[in-house]
Amino acid sequence: MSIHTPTDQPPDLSPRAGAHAAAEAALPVPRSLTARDPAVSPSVKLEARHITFRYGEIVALRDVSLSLQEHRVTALIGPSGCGKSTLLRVFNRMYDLYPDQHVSGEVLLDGENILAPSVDPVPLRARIGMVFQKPTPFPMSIYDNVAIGLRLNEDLTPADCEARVEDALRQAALWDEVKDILPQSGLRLSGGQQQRLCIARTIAPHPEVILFDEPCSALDPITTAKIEEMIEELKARYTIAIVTHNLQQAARVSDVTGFMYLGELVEFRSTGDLFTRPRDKRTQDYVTGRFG
Ligand SMILES: Nc1ncnc2c1ncn2[C@@H]1O[C@H](COP(=O)(O)OP(=O)(O)OP(=O)(O)O)[C@@H](O)[C@H]1O
Repeated sequence: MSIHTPTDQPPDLSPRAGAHAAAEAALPVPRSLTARDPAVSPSVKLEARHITFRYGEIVALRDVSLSLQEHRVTALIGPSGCGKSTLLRVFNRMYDLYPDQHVSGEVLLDGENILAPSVDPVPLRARIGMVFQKPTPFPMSIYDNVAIGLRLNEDLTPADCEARVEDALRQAALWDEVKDILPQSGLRLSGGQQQRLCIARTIAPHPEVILFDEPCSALDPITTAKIEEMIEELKARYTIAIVTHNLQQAARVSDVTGFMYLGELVEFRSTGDLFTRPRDKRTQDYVTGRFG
């Protein structure tokens, strides 16, 4: 199978993209953005090549190749069990924690194969952050929930740490709701606030890629809308992949969509084209609600 790159996607020169660039100009520029103008030249940030993945004897991914573009949101859709979450887990080497899980192929992050045994997965997971389906706040204060990753990976002064925590909570659209209760336990927040807290925790170490695994499936429509709006804002700074069962959500938030079926990547194209002009019958059946 060839590497899927959504070359049929026109460059995003819309007013929306311009607004992102303007919004970004008001924010501190993270290291990864200094070389390119994201509104003009999206480029490949992460490239999966011929990924096959096994849980023991079960083959969950078969020869999957695709690329994530910088400052674009890539959605992965497909029926339950088709391998969407597994692919995200490969991208930040979550499988490393389990002895019977095996991968072959390569994942290139800025050209470097991050599946190589020589790559330390701990700093890698700060570069490729993951937000899970269920909010997973730690039993500690709101402040510490965000600061914990910074303390593990960086040697910051207390003032710098405070600034980073505030910046992360602002990006996660949570600052105004928690700024006066930072010492309070994160477990006392509502489900939607907990999910935004987990997003802030993921953002704080300045990742380059953020993986969202069904981030809204446990949330009400208003909180879901907040998180979708946030993802739209975050893409000015990060490369984003999102797994979702909600086809409307994929259509709303993503620029590129991959349809997966039985461990294979069937189709990978600009979101507009995949939903309105699917090439494969299975994609067409899925996006028109005939199965899944
Ligand atoms: N820990 C595991 N041990 C064994 N098999 C697993 C494990 N996790 C997932 N699988 C299997 O791997 C395949 C892919 O699962 P995965 O969770 O990636 O699919 P998915 O598309 O994300 O599904 P869903 O939409 O239901 O979350 C499925 O057949 C699943 O049963």
